[in-house]
Amino acid sequence: MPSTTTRIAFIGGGNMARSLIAGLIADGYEATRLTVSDPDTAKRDALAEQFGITACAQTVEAIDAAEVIVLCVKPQVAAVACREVGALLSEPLPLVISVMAGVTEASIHGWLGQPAPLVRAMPNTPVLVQSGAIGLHASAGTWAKQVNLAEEVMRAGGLTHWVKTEAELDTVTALSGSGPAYFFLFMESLEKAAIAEGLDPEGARLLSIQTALGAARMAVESDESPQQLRQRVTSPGGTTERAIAVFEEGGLPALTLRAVAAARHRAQELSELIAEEQ
Ligand SMILES: NC(=O)C1=CN([C@@H]2O[C@H](COP(=O)(O)OP(=O)(O)OC[C@H]3O[C@@H](n4cnc5c(N)ncnc54)[C@H](OP(=O)(O)O)[C@@H]3O)[C@@H](O)[C@H]2O)C=CC1
Ligand SMILES: O=C(O)[C@@H]1CCC=N1
Repeated sequence: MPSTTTRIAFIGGGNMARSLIAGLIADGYEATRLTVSDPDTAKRDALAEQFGITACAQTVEAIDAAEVIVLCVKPQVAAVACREVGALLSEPLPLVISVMAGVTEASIHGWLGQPAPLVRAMPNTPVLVQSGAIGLHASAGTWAKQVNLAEEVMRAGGLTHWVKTEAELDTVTALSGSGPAYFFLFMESLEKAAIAEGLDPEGARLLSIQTALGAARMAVESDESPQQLRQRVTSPGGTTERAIAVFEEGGLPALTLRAVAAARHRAQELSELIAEEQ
């Protein structure tokens, strides 16, 4: 069982922090032990009202006595936020978890100016409903106890997978970090296609979303691979076969390779751009 009384501070109260906080609370973490800092009053008020957590305008208030600090700001403001946090840290140093895409452990440690135990995580927004996919990597010198703490905190949001090298996190970002958007795009496209073919808009939306859910649940619960499950839907000479042929002729597999490569490349590009700003 996780220690649901762990004091966790979030730096940045945007989309990702909100999703992670929701996952933690649904997992039984105590709202009174969670804090967030964000410059935006409306975001702070919404987080405090929705979750009953303490939302602060100043980082210093949010990280007071925190055992875990989760960096949830945009990569572009990483340096400012980390320097601010680093200046406030004292022994015993808390565990720092960064969810920032493409911001390296070396950059974070440099800005913090402290040898804090550090884990990089790449979650995705479905942590909001505890169905996230979360890649993790611990920086050198982070002890097993802190690695276990990071695992507990992030597992509240869904499935965790530790990668061996930090570079792999860029691929995780391109796969599962950005991935929900790819599936939402496909749902949107299916919905529009069904409307174009004459279905009522409500039915098109409901059936498209439920189909995505059903396919995902089968893929999770079945011993068969997605390819085998696909073949079970595809009756020889039937309707699915025609549609799959169109997707293949249109280059969907190759297009997917290009899209994931582009996202991975952007994560790497962000690392380089941001490291230069040090
Ligand atoms: N969204 C996603 O699906 C995923 C995002 N991530 C990563 O999570 C991080 C956050 O993304 P997301 O939540 O989408 O971004 P958001 O812009 O929604 O949230 C970031 C928040 O941080 C606030 N902020 C800016 N500077 C500071 C500061 N110095 N101290 C405290 N708060 C500050 C911003 O305020 P203001 O807007 O006023 O500047 C904003 O409210 C990014 O690094 C991203 O790479 C990782 C995985 C998935
Ligand atoms: O689009 C982004 O940069 C962030 C990281 C992964 C998902 N959202």
